[in-house]
Amino acid sequence: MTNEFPDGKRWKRAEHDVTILAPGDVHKVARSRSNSGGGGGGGSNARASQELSIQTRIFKIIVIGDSNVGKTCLTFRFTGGGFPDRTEATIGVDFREKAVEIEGETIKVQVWDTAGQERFRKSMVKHYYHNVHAVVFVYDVTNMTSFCNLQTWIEKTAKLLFYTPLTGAEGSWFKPQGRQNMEGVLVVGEGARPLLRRDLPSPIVEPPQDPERDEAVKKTRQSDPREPLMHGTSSAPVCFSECNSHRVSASVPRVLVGNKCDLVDRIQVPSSVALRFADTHNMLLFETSAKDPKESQNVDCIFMALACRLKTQKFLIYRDVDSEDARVHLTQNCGAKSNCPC
Ligand SMILES: Nc1nc2c(ncn2[C@@H]2O[C@H](COP(=O)(O)OP(=O)(O)OP(=O)(O)O)[C@@H](O)[C@H]2O)c(=O)[nH]1
Repeated sequence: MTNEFPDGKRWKRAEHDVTILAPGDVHKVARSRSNSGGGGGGGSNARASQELSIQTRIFKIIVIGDSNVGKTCLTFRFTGGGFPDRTEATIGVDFREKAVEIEGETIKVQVWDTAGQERFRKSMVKHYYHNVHAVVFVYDVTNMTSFCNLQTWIEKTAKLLFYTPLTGAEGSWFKPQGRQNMEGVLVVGEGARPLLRRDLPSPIVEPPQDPERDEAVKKTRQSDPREPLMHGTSSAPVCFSECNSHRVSASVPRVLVGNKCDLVDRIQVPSSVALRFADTHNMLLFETSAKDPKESQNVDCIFMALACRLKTQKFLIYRDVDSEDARVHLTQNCGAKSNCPC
């Protein structure tokens, strides 16, 4: 049996990981169909509609980490704005998306919330990494084990995704501060200033690994002590081990998120340790709380910083989200056979 679903459409946690859940999107497809099939004056409208949809870029961000660290709650907070009353362990993957507007461009940010429990990850895991544009690693600041396990998560990810460390020269991270417009679209304004991470006692002592890099970091910190850390060395092309011919010509930004900062009395992972770890792995560090409404903008910033970073990568293709051709076909036995079209 084959599960078929339009790529880029909303789907939901399901026994076999794949279900369609998007009446609005179905409507869009139907409208697009009737436009293209309609005669007379519908033609130019259809073209305009198609051009509009073709220009919608989709950024796929995958969220990874131990079970119970709050991945689902973080994605809820970003896409739905609230903190769920109760959550269940994610099975397979949950998919949520949100339209955001960055510098005049509307972008769909797809957030793929993966299962932390190994038994719920199943063989679908490789497909989570299909065309991933960015990765969010989450740990629980009140749970040292979840922090220690990050190394394993990073290694697991690296097996599926050969990422590119970002170079400082490639362009810096945007510092967006979201504000909701009437349609609920997050608008990123200029001169905005999010709290990307907590202030740390300075100076932060780092091992002298690379004098050139250390100098660059020093300069960055001097110019703005709150500037998130971001540096790396190479810019090798990205590829996926399950299909080396995938053309994902993007560097894949990754960020580290320490969640549950509202539980101040129970914090086990010091910020300085987390920052050192993030730095070692060329990641930005965000410390936040999916639960605390005051931190909601911080949660937005995690995804918006990534989206803004991705937006600078012009080579990310435009996707015709309304087109049926944009469908992906998965079978229940996905681990056995790749559906890679190339
Ligand atoms: N205090 C506090 N609790 C949180 C926060 N985020 C999540 N939680 C709680 O942590 C528990 C797990 O949250 P989930 O979002 O389901 O965790 P998950 O990482 O998605 O777990 P898996 O689906 O098993 O991988 C739930 O009881 C949440 O209410 C937070 O910021 N603060």
